[in-house]
Amino acid sequence: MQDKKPLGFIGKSVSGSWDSGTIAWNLCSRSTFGGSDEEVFKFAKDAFRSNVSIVVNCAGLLNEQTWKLCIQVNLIGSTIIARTAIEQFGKHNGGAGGCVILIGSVAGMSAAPHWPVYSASKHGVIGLTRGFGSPRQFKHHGIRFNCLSPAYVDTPMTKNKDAFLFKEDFTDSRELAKLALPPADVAAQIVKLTEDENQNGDVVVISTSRGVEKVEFPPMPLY
Ligand SMILES: NC(=O)C1=CN([C@@H]2O[C@H](COP(=O)(O)OP(=O)(O)OC[C@H]3O[C@@H](n4cnc5c(N)ncnc54)[C@H](O)[C@@H]3O)[C@@H](O)[C@H]2O)C=CC1
Ligand SMILES: CCCCCC(=O)/C=C/C=C\C=C\C=C\[C@@H](O)[C@@H](O)CCCC(=O)O
Repeated sequence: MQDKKPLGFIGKSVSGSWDSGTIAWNLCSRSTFGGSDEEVFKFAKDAFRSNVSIVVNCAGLLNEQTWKLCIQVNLIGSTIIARTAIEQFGKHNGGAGGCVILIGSVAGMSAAPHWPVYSASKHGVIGLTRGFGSPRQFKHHGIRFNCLSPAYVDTPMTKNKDAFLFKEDFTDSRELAKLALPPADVAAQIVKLTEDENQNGDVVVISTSRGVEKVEFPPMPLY
């Protein structure tokens, strides 16, 4: 890889003390708030210039009341980021390849009664990662795709009860905060994923109770 320094992290909470980039944020905002594919690609072309090879899409929204926006930010935003990265630094286009990290969630692999649409959008993020990160795709564009799927992280997202269904079920968020991951642990794992050339198409779960685990998916029958 030409340049291993991440361009930046999207999302104030996870960005923490890391350099906070604006390009991917802009890409996601444009893609979710009305920009056409052409505009998004033009923006990326102007902004990325030469040697960007790492993109982390952390932008996310959990709101079952504004569920269409939730799908737009989480799934359509991730799709635009993935496709733009392939277009901009894919080897098939004369680029150097690189890596894309998408932020999923454990809710992307489990039933989630309090946020089913959010959960569906994160299932989609995992599908994107595995598809774009498949060996056939990698042979084409030379970009590694991985998905980091955290369990609870102590951020503003976990405190907005108005966003969830069945508010009466929720316990005091100060109790959850004691068990939740610190954002810095998530950020550190993101950096590891950018560095490990052997990881591609992987979904990695990080949680307070079990640490870091790569998810093993069963092989699927085709017929
Ligand atoms: N907090 C948690 O327990 C967990 C969070 N996640 C994921 O981690 C990521 C970060 O979430 P948190 O920091 O927890 O939430 P947060 O609500 O604190 O931060 C989300 C960030 O996304 C940004 N964002 C939202 N829509 C955007 C758009 N259209 N364009 C650009 N930026 C946009 C917001 O400005 C905000 O900075 C999200 O993808 C979330 O789904 C995953 C698992 C657990
Ligand atoms: C088990 C799914 C974890 C999903 C993590 C995620 O991506 C986003 C979480 C966002 C908000 C979490 C809010 C937590 C609220 C607490 O008050 C807690 O009591 C909720 C427990 C309900 C549950 O189904 O886990």
